[in-house]
Parts: sequence; C-alpha cells; structure tokens
Amino acid sequence: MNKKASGQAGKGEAVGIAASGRTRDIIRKHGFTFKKSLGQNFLIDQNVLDRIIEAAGLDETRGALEIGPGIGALTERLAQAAGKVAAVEIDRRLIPILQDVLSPYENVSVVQADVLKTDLHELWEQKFAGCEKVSVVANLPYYVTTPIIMKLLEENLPVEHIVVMVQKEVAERMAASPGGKEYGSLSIAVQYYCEPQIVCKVPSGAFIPAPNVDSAVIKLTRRDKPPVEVRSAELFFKIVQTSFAQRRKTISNNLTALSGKERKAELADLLRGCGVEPERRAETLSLTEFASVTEALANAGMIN
Ligand SMILES: C[S@@+](CC[C@H](N)C(=O)[O-])C[C@H]1O[C@@H](n2cnc3c(N)ncnc32)[C@H](O)[C@@H]1O
Repeated sequence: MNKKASGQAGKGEAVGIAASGRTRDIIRKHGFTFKKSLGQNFLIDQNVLDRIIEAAGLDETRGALEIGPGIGALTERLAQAAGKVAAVEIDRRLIPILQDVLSPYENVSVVQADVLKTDLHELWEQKFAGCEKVSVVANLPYYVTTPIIMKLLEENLPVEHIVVMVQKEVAERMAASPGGKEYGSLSIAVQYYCEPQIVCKVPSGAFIPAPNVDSAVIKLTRRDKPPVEVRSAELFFKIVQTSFAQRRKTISNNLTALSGKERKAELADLLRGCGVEPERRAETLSLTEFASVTEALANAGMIN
C-alpha cells in the first residue's frame, strides 16, 4: 500500500484522480446497492485517500473515529496508520461487508449505529482507552454534515483533529472570513472551537456513484481555548444566531428581537460602544466583535 501522498495539490487546489477498482470489486462481490438517502457516495480515489491520511497525522499512539465507513476503503487506511480505529456505520447491510474487508486488522471495531444518536463520550471510553490523542476522520454523509460537525464541536470531546470530506461549499463556509456571503453562523461555530484549513478540493469523479456537487477535504484543529473570551458560549451563540436570523437585515434590526423595540436606541448606543455601527450586517462582524457585543448586551441585561 502506497502511503506517500502522490497528489501535489496545495491549499484548496484540486487533487488528481487515481481511481481504484477494489471498491467496485467489493460492491460487485457482495451485490451491494447504494442508498442515496444515506449519502452513500464511496471514495474510489487513492490520491484523495492519501491526502486525508496525511492530513490526519496519525501514528500508533493515536486513535481515529470514522463516521460512515461504507465498504471500508478509508477504514483500511486508518487501520494501517492509527493505533485504534472505531467506525460507526448506520447501514446494517454494510456490517458483513466491513467484517470481511477489515478481517486482516485487529485494531478496528465497527459499531452499527446512527452517529447522531450515539453517546460519543461513552464510545471514546470504550474504544480509545490508552490512545494519547484521537481524531475524527471521515468522508461524511452530506445530508447530515452540519449536525455531525456541531455534535463533534459542542460535545466537548477530546478531539485532536477533525479531517472530513464535505460538500465544497460547506468547507468554504467553515473556513470563511468576515465580509463575504460564505461567512455565517457555521463559520463562527467552527472557528470558535477550531482552526480550519482546506486540504484539497475533490471533483465528483472521485466517488461512486458521482455526487451532483464538488467536494473538499477540510481539517479542523481543535483549539486549546476559544480565540475570544465570553462569559458563556451559550450567550455568544445566541447573539450570533439572532444576528444572522435575517441576513439582509442590519445587526441592530436583528438584535432588536432580544433587546425589545423599546430599547432600540439604547441597543444602537451599545453597538457603537463596541465599535460596531448599528447599520452593519452580521456577515461583516469578526468573532472579536461578536464577543464584545455579547458582553455589552449581557451587562445591559438584554440577554440572559
Ligand atoms: C459518503 S459515504 C462514505 C463511505 C466511505 N467512508 C467512503 O469514503 O467511501 C457516507 C457513509 O455514511 C453512512 N451514514 C449515513 N448516515 C449515517 C449516520 N447518521 N450515522 C452513521 N453513518 C451514516 C452511509 O451509510 C455511508 O456508508
């Protein structure tokens, strides 16, 4: 197995395709049929697998949690690179195929479950005892990308990196800076907990069946502490969500939902005090500005 990354793509560039017939052979052997409703687009490209494994930075002291192993193309590579691997797959039909494909590896355990209904803290304790660090590495089912990412971020799991394949536009939203249309509450949530880096863009031909959208691999490195100080993450995200409630409205108009119309003038003064003109839109505010606004509104008793 070639472990060396062969694609030369730099940050965010498209990676070259090197399709493998192995996935097709396994699918044929087991007579597997894809379920679109479960986001089943299997990765058949060796260059992309190389890039994911390289970005995850695994070794025998580290663990990897894979969400949605499919027929195990990435799982096999994780088993070779990490000390322990746990893979959570919702589709029961894939379990015997995974048992067959992964039979040479003693360090992999497959769990049949919906990851969104799984107690990940318990899974961590059961599957990763003795691992120094654990990363999440996956080609995510696109229909549930955001709920999975938010679960991983909000549950405060001891994750080192999250290296995931997602729809290209979603990767761009996660990594976006203030001022553009991609920047929104997902960017802020991701950047509050992690440092994002787009590893490579991936064309639809890297999968079978080919999805209708382009994809990208993104690496999220968990921060030791958030880049801004707020009295409570819950209040901070309440301000962010409310500020983006209607993107075309000004921040002042959106935040009136919290302050009440009768305190609109006071709200405008508070925003100015934070260096934020009330006519600005949420998409122009940095994390630091959202943190200042959170503190000002909390001090004024406009949110609790
Ligand atoms: C995009 S495919 C990736 C398959 C494989 N890892 C690969 O790269 O070829 C997504 C996988 O996630 C599984 N899946 C979908 N929803 C899931 C959920 N809620 N929990 C766990 N697995 C899920 C699908 O059955 C499928 O195997």
